[in-house]
This record gives sequence, C-alpha cells and structure tokens, in this order.
Amino acid sequence: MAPDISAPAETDQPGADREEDRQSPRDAGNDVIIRGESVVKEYQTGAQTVQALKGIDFSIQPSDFVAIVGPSGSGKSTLLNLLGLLDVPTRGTVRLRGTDVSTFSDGDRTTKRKHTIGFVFQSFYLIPTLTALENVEMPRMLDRTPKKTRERAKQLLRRVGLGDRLDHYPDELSGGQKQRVAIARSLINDPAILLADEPTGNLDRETGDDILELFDELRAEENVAVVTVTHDAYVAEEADRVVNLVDGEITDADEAESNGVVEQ
Ligand SMILES: Nc1ncnc2c1ncn2[C@@H]1O[C@H](COP(=O)(O)OP(=O)(O)OP(=O)(O)O)[C@@H](O)[C@H]1O
Repeated sequence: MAPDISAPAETDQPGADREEDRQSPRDAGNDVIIRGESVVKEYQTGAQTVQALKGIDFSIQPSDFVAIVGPSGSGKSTLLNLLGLLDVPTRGTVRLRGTDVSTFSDGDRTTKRKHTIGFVFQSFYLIPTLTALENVEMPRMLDRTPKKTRERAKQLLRRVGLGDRLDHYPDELSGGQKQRVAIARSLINDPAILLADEPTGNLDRETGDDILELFDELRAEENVAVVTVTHDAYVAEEADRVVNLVDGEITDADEAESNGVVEQ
C-alpha cells in the first residue's frame, strides 16, 4: 500500500504553512498521485535557453503503466526528473497528491521522494560488495528498525523470486536477477510510483518479458504505478498509456513507431 504522505509532522506546527491549504481542489478526494499542468522546463546554458518541455499535461494514478517514448533529446529524462521530484518546472505546476511541489523545501522534496518514488535503472546500480539482501536494505541503512527492514527486504526478495539468493553478491547473479534485486530495493519504502529508466535495456527479450510480468504483478498486488522510459516497442506495447514526446511536446501515440521506438 502507498504510504499516507499527505500530512508530514512539520506542517502540523502552529503557524506552519499547512499542506492541505496548498492543495488544488481538483485532486482533493481523488487518487491522482502526481499531476502536471502546462509544464514548461527550460535549461539555461550561458546566454542560450533550451526549452526541454513546452507546456505538457500528465497525470499518474495508482496501478498505471505508462511508457514514455520519443527520440533522443525530446525531453524524456527531463520529464522523468520532474516525476521523480528531482527537479521542479520552470513554469506550470506539478502537484504531488494535490500539493504544488514548488512549495516544498529541498528537504521536504527529498522526504517525499523517499516515500513516494522508487527508481529502477537500465544498469541496475547494485553495490558489488553487498549481498542481494543488503542491497535491498540499503535505502534504509540508517533506519531505526533494522529488524523490520531485514524482514521486509527478505519478503521483497522472495516476492521477486529470489528467496534462494539472499546472500549472493551481484556478480553471482544473472542480469535478470540483478534487475529483480534492484526492483526489490526500489520497493523497500513502499513507493506509490516506480520510475524505470530503460529497465529491460540490458536484458534479452525473454528476461525482459519476465521483468514486465513482474511489474504487472506488482501493480496488481501493491497498487504501485510504473512509469518507464523505453526505446523498446514491446515494452511500450505492454503499457496502458504511451506518452510520445517529440521536441518537448506530447504528440499522438500512433506516431510512436516513427519516433524512436525500436521494434525487436
Ligand atoms: N542540464 C541541462 N542543461 C542544458 N540543457 C539540457 C540539460 N538537460 C537536458 N538538456 C537539453 O534538454 C533537451 C531534452 O533533454 P532530455 O535529456 O530530457 O532528452 P531525452 O529525451 O531524455 O534524450 P535521450 O533519449 O538522448 O536521453 C535536450 O535538448 C537537451 O540537450
């Protein structure tokens, strides 16, 4: 289950800017996790301004499976960074459960990210000197309840089919198994959204299919939404929705095949 992150302790202080007061009426009472409206993202390099996103709208709900596709430089990573609360828009709004993310302090944004977003990458990014179990526990290394974390980490590794690989090191695992460990790690804080950047990019087709199947199961069981950036047509085909970015704008999904989605 996604954690209730709508009322952090610090906003309960007397006189504090209460989060409920900053909420958009549009998302009050519905279950949109994150919504972007007229989102513009610009990067300034010297005198040059690059408009990476040109006023796009998006929303992610529990259990969604959304694929972001598009040619190189079209704004996919920029959008993923906004969804991952790693950045804020230049103009327009991104709301997390109804609250404008630009009103969060950096510390707030980090806390929200930790409790809302899980990240999965093409290159897995496991720590080679830690076992599978320790890698999954890693995001909660400083946790005050290590016993609980260990139990949850074991449960997640069993969930992704690696109950018999807890003490294996990454170089003792196959590519697909490494990605399963990375997915288990991404779930350790019970996120509402998994952001997966080319999650099947380093895997053969069959192993990639297994990972997509696992995503489907996790969406059904944990209610988690999966948002993936992909160049693989078969991954995009599995998605409920395809966001096709071209030059910072969302275009018709039917154009996806001619815009950087590779048939395999
Ligand atoms: N930090 C930055 N500073 C300046 N320009 C940037 C920055 N990050 C991205 N850009 C520019 O913004 C545009 C969108 O980049 P982005 O990385 O989002 O594209 P992408 O679709 O993820 O590309 P790729 O598929 O090659 O990873 C590009 O023109 C890029 O050069």
